Amino acid sequence: MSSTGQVDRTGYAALRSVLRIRPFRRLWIVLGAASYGDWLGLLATSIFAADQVEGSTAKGAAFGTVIAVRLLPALVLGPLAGVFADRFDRRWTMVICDVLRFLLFASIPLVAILGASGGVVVGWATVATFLIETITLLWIPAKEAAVPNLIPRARLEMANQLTLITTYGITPVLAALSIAVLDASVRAATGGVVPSWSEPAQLALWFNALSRLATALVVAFGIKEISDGQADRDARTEQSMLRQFKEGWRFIGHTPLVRGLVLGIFGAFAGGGIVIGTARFFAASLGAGDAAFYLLFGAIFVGLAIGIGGGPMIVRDLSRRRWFGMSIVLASASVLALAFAIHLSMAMLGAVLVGAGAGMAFLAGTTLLGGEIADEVRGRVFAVVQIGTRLVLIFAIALSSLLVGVGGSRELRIADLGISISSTRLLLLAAGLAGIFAGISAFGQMDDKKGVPVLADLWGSMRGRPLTPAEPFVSTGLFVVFEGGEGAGKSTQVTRLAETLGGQGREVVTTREPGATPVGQRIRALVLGAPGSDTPSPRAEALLYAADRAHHVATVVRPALVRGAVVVSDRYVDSSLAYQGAGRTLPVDEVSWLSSWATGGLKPDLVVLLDVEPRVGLSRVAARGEETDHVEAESLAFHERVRYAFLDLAAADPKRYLVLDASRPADEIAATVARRVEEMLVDPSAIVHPAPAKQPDTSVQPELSDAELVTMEQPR
Ligand SMILES: Nc1ncnc2c1ncn2[C@@H]1O[C@H](COP(=O)(O)OP(=O)(O)O)[C@@H](O)[C@H]1O
Ligand SMILES: Cc1cn([C@H]2C[C@H](O)[C@@H](COP(=O)(O)OP(=O)(O)O)O2)c(=O)[nH]c1=O
Repeated sequence: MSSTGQVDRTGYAALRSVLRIRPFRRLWIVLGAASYGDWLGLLATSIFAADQVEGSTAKGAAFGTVIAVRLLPALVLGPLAGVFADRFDRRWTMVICDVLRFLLFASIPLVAILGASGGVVVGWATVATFLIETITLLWIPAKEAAVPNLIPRARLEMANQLTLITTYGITPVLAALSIAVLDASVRAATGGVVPSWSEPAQLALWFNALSRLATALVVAFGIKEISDGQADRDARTEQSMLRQFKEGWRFIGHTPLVRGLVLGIFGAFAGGGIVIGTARFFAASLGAGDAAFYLLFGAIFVGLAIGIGGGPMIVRDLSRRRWFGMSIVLASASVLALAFAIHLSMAMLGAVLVGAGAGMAFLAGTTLLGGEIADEVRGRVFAVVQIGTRLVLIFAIALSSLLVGVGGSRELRIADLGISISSTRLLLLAAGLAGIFAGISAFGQMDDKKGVPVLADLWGSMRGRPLTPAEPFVSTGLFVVFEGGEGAGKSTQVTRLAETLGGQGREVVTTREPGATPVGQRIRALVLGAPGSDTPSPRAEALLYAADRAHHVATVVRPALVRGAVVVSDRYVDSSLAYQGAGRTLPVDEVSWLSSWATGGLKPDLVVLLDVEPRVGLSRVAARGEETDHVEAESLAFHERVRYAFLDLAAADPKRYLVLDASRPADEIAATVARRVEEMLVDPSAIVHPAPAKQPDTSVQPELSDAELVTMEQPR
């Protein structure tokens, strides 16, 4: 288990070690700026195009078309562009691409300034966007291939997380916020009469253009290392990207885990895309203006940043497969909730959650793809995911904004109820439902902890004590445990019950804790020495009882239950909860977790609690005249805490407990117990064996020393 402190320290050290690598640091900074520009540009081109035409349908179509144009090149040219990018020097490929993108971005507002008509402006914006996207497809593989050459393998994941947070978390938020601020301040400064060159959308496009120029310059003159490590360029040209791309798809199609992952990631992004695509009309349906749209847009990406950056710290050791499915359900349920939002603040919260879910799904998915896919195919699968998420996101934005544009002006009024349903909300509703379905089925397909309750698992992981499945076994027998304080009469009753059942010809295994096995005998000698002998500390004592229990269950109890025997044990888990927990005042939940781990989740079918006043019990023990052990020698208060712990446990689960007054005659007690057990044995198949299990999940993170990290700086 990792404490929060450890997680933070390793995370921070990893971050520093990645940023210490100069070429990567430069690339990251410049890519961040470029990504900020791109998001500004994406928002700007869409709004820009929509501003050029009148009417909600036309606006929706214009908004959608510009975005849709972004997905066409990837669909058609994706694989071929990869081949191109692999053939030439990566640094110069990046530089030339960025110079071209600079020119194209700048041309969009330029055409408007030159006084072209609305239609021409939209037309050119569309063509330019198409060209930009095509160039981007050449640029991405060059960049992706360059990054691994800049940093050591062990730091790749951290680098990816950093890049993800920057591209999908930080820069989009900044972009949305700055365009909202820009919009407000330009309008305030000009008193509403905005000269066309200073329209926020146009300013954003100019910035986008300049950020690309800056990237080109930095890559050309500041990160010469990108040209290195490409010595085997000739060898790579032999394997076409088209073939690589195809192989990637075939692998995805044939591997269920990967298929589920990829579909899940796409699904989450589709949900996010629909929210973005409908956001404008959704904002309008909330009675809020354009600023609300930017806020919603920003909220999604704040959520993404929270999910990617903070998700792992929150869920800690939760199974990544489960986290993945849960995240998709979270994102989809939030989309669903958006459909019912009646106020902007509700919508903002929903949007943050949509982003958080999508971000966590993306991170969990990426981690799983990295960890569970063989090295030889990993690159291609990542490529498919990357191009795929782009396509899905853009497609979802375009399609939903188009649909909403068409239906946005229509409102369905439900007779006198005063409820109006817009197409926006219906779309969100449908998307949410579909997403929840996808998330649950992805969860089911790849669940690695079947049988562990989902919410308990999540809660346990968040608190740092993750659960794992019960050890699989089928009990055909009956597990009866006697619990109670000292001298309650447990040994007496165990013997009586065994005699009764044995007399009926049943196989009975009587046993006890601690000390039923040879190993247990040695443990018993350690924990139950005479008072004054070397006694173990409370935690050591708890571990010793758990150790005895683990061995006892594995070698005696479980095999007997599998055979179909009735197992009657003098003490079990509850004794640890009562003595080590309540008695020694160790945290009861921790002791419980320890015992559950030891037993693999095995719970008794029936616990007979012989309740006795400590004074009475202890006097019976004393009457036996044997030497007292150090537990018996504990204070009366100790034994009282133990007694009430037993009673509390019984009260919490009354069906599984038979609480009897141990001061009654032994015969009476024996008869009551025998009746209850015989009832259960009449129809053994009707016995519902309880069995959830808990186990720790240790994830060891190897840490490099600072000295090792420094040497990773490439000497130049
Ligand atoms: N119901 C009872 N009433 C009175 N004395 C009892 C009863 N059951 C057991 N005893 C006596 O109390 C003492 C402790 O009983 P034992 O079965 O060894 O308890 P435990 O195993 O719970 O310590 C024994 O001397 C036993 O004969
Ligand atoms: C099984 C178990 C026993 N104990 C203690 C309670 C008892 O004092 C002691 C041994 O129990 P037991 O053999 O039942 O002694 P007695 O018959 O005298 O009651 O071990 C724990 O503290 N934790 C445990 O988990």
